[in-house]
Amino acid sequence: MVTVRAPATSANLGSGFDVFGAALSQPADVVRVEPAAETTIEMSGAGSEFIPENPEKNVAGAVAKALDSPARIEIDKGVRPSSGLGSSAASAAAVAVGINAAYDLGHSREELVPYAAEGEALVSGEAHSDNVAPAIMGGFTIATPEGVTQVDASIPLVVCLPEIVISTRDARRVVPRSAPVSEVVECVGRAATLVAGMFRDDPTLVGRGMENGIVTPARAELIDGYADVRETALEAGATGVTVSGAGPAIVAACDGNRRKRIASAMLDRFAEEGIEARAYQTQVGHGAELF
Ligand SMILES: Nc1ncnc2c1ncn2[C@@H]1O[C@H](COP(=O)(O)OP(=O)(O)OP(=O)(O)O)[C@@H](O)[C@H]1O
Ligand SMILES: N[C@@H](CCO)C(=O)O
Repeated sequence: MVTVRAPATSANLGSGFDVFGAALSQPADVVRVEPAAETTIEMSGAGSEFIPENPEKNVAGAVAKALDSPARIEIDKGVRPSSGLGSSAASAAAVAVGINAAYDLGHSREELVPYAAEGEALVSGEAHSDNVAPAIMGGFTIATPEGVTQVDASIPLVVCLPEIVISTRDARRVVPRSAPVSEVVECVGRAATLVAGMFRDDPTLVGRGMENGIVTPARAELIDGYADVRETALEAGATGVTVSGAGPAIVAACDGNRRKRIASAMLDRFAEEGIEARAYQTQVGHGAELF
């Protein structure tokens, strides 16, 4: 069997809704794949009791079908589902990379992105690539219909995951269908600043680019305590804070020596709201790795 470790990812990063994404150094899914006459899936790990093993309802089955390569698939979840950390994308990415290797299909990492996005289409209704692109290619990615632009980066991040469940499908329903030109101009400026920050590996520029006045306010309404936790993270030294993916995870950019202080402050603030949470002191990291 082929073994693949595929990372959690944080999509949108504020100003890049459905376009930007970053691979995280932790947590991750570990997936084993081997060719078979028909696709079977065995789940274990974080939240696996809520994930169907039916290939018609699991992103792994959708990816195997898209690649026309049935396989025996074992998924050990390290990324909790409905977290805003690309749980579905981690599995989809791992299966795409694993099947590509097991069947020796010869696809490049970028060529695997649309196949993995078929998994996202199954669970969220749209084949958005902003989680699967960084999960497969690593680093920071800009996913557009023309393809994916990728750059390695090591921006330190803190991800705080409250015990709240928000499905991507539900979170996409609250996204505004239009926005004033002034908001769009503001968003373009923030997005350009974030991209410059990623290419320069500059946490201050990245943080400045994480603001978004169009999508984030609607998503923040779904996360109890978001505004207070965001303010607390900024006071503890974060350079920028926003909703990770569709939430409820909250992601903060910072200088590396601030992670522990920011993580502790965010957890304490959620605790004041009576909400249990966990925090990952992480950074922008590598994509799927074959073992
Ligand atoms: N292999 C899988 N791993 C995780 N979730 C899966 C998988 N297959 C199907 N699902 C379903 O996908 C949903 C989780 O995906 P969802 O997009 O809602 O959360 P997420 O991927 O953690 O968040 P986000 O996409 O915002 O980062 C759950 O309903 C889960 O049952
Ligand atoms: N761009 C997607 C990412 C989901 O992780 C959304 O926000 O719905």
